[in-house]
Amino acid sequence: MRVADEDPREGDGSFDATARIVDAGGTDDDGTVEAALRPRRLSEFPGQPKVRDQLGLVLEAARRRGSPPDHVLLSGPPGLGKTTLAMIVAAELEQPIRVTSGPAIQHAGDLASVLSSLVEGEVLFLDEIHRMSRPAEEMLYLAMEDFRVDVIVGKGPGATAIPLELPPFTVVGATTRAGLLPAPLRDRFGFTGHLDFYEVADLERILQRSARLLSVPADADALAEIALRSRGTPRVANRLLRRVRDWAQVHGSGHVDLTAAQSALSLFDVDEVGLDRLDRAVLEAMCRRFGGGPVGLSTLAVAVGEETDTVETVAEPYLVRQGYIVRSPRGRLATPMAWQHLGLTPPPGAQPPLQLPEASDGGRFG
Ligand SMILES: Nc1ncnc2c1ncn2[C@@H]1O[C@H](COP(=O)(O)OP(=O)(O)OP(=O)(O)O)[C@@H](O)[C@H]1O
Repeated sequence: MRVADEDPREGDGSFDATARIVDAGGTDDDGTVEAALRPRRLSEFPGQPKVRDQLGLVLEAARRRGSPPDHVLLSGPPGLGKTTLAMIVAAELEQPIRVTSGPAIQHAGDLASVLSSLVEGEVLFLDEIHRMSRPAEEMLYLAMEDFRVDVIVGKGPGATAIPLELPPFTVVGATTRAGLLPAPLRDRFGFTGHLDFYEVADLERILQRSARLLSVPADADALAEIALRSRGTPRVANRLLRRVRDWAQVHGSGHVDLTAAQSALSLFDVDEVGLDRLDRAVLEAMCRRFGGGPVGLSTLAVAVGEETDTVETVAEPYLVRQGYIVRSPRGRLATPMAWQHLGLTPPPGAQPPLQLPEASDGGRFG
């Protein structure tokens, strides 16, 4: 697929948020396709009605005042549209966007050079903002509040801080772990939007649009099946659509129908309720190896051979949301639903404790 713009995370960091898809055929590199499938305006963004309405209001008010809006923090599990919304913020404000991420900013100097080159009104997108170094965080919240950074010149006792005024700009921070952000940084964001898993109907709309952009002929019941089995996540839905399209091209006429959807999803280990290999591995480990829990996160991660962070930010939020596991201060517990899904009988007395308030940033319980 050829697009007028590339995913900024793969380029030099600058990006024209108003650019459009120019050609929906051709190559099929996942990153490029993902970028091309992003909605470009708030009005094209299905799902997340609350965040969309709130953000729409904040942006419209700023536009009418003719000044940059408050800084925006977007949190939620991967693939739900945080980057997409950051691009939309810039497009709605008709401002350029600069893209960087927490892991890329390890020194305050890295941040100072980004900040000092911002132009007035620019949007600075900081992905994985919870992974920035502490000195950079401190510099950031001064910059967010006072539009100023102190550039340190020299070393040791002779070092001096030279204040550098910055033009007003808007930070859009994205995080899968809002709980890890220090309070002073969190407090600098005037608007926080928490993205939740999507309703199936919204995923269907997303898939209909994606099929159209990819020129994939598809039946409504096939798209509904993919939507149902996409873990409430647009990125997963779009990826599954591409695998179903592959199946239809190799085994059929290229037309995506229900048979193609069901066959491809089963080939790629997506079960009838949409759980994937990692989800099932987590449930299997909890029920078969740890008797349903409680089990600590790191023990669970070792048991399934994954990074703790992957289990915590990718698998767990959806399993908790769907009611397969619950978190407790003593660890994770499998619910009767998990046992049932695996075709196992829960041990007597395996009643889940009361569900604690959801912490999909995953930061609260070890
Ligand atoms: N509301 C939406 N409508 C249509 N497509 C969407 C929507 N949200 C996300 N997508 C699609 O899903 C893909 C992933 O979205 P995005 O990169 O914005 O997620 P993210 O939350 O930033 O993920 P990560 O935390 O991994 O960076 C996008 O490329 C886009 O194609």
